[in-house]
Amino acid sequence: MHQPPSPPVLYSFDSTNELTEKLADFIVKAQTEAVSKKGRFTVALSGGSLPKQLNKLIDNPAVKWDRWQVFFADERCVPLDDDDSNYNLCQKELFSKVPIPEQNIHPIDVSLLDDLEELADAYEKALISEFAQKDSARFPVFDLILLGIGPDGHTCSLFPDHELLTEEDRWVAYIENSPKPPPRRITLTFPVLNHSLRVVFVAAGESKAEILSTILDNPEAGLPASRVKPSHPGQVYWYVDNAASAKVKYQKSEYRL
Ligand SMILES: O=C(O)[C@H](O)[C@@H](O)[C@H](O)[C@H](O)COP(=O)(O)O
Repeated sequence: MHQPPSPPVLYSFDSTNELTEKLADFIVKAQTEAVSKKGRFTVALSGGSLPKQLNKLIDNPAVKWDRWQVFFADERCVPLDDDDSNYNLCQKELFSKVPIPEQNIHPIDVSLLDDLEELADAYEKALISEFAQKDSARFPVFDLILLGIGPDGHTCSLFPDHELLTEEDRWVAYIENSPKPPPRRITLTFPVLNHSLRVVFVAAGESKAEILSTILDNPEAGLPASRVKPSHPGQVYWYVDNAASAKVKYQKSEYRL
């Protein structure tokens, strides 16, 4: 029977330290569940401050790095050693500090930087080879997608009023006119976000207060982050600090793992 998407669960913590601890507990729990069911854990990571917020996973003996398959929720189309590369950021903040096998990390194919359509297709093919033979779904079902929010309510590289908001078929799309530099990017699409098992948004600090209130209290405004509504049994979680949630009226949930 068709069930509507569940409302987002909002957890707000006193400090960013507590936020990152609880986020690590959540990720480990999701990983353990996924590995016991399927022997692998499929994750999509973002850039911004997100990779740093994963610091409590480092040196955590419960993390089975060899079972992780890591993709990028969005990526700037730049060389992998460029300061703008999300891969580069994740490499510095996380991958270089943990024993994750290199073949479990899936960066963009930089030999295709001149042709973003091909580059996005190649990334979609990488997803197909990870998901399609193993799961029979029309869209990949990520165990976990970790996202940030921009001050305009964008998430991944899905920007307000952009034509990509109505994409229905592709798994990976490209843009050449991102309103935030760098302009050339690829991104997972809404159908992918909305087929995942868990999406976690992470937001900290008072600079997020206004936009977080719009996203959660006024979803009819249709900001990209408000449109992330995974179909049943998927669930959106917000892991934020009290500074970020200061203006939010949406009901906070009592934290439980
Ligand atoms: O270029 C981008 O699109 C940004 O990097 C963006 O994706 C970032 O993740 C958010 O703006 C959240 O940023 P913070 O995590 O730094 O708050």
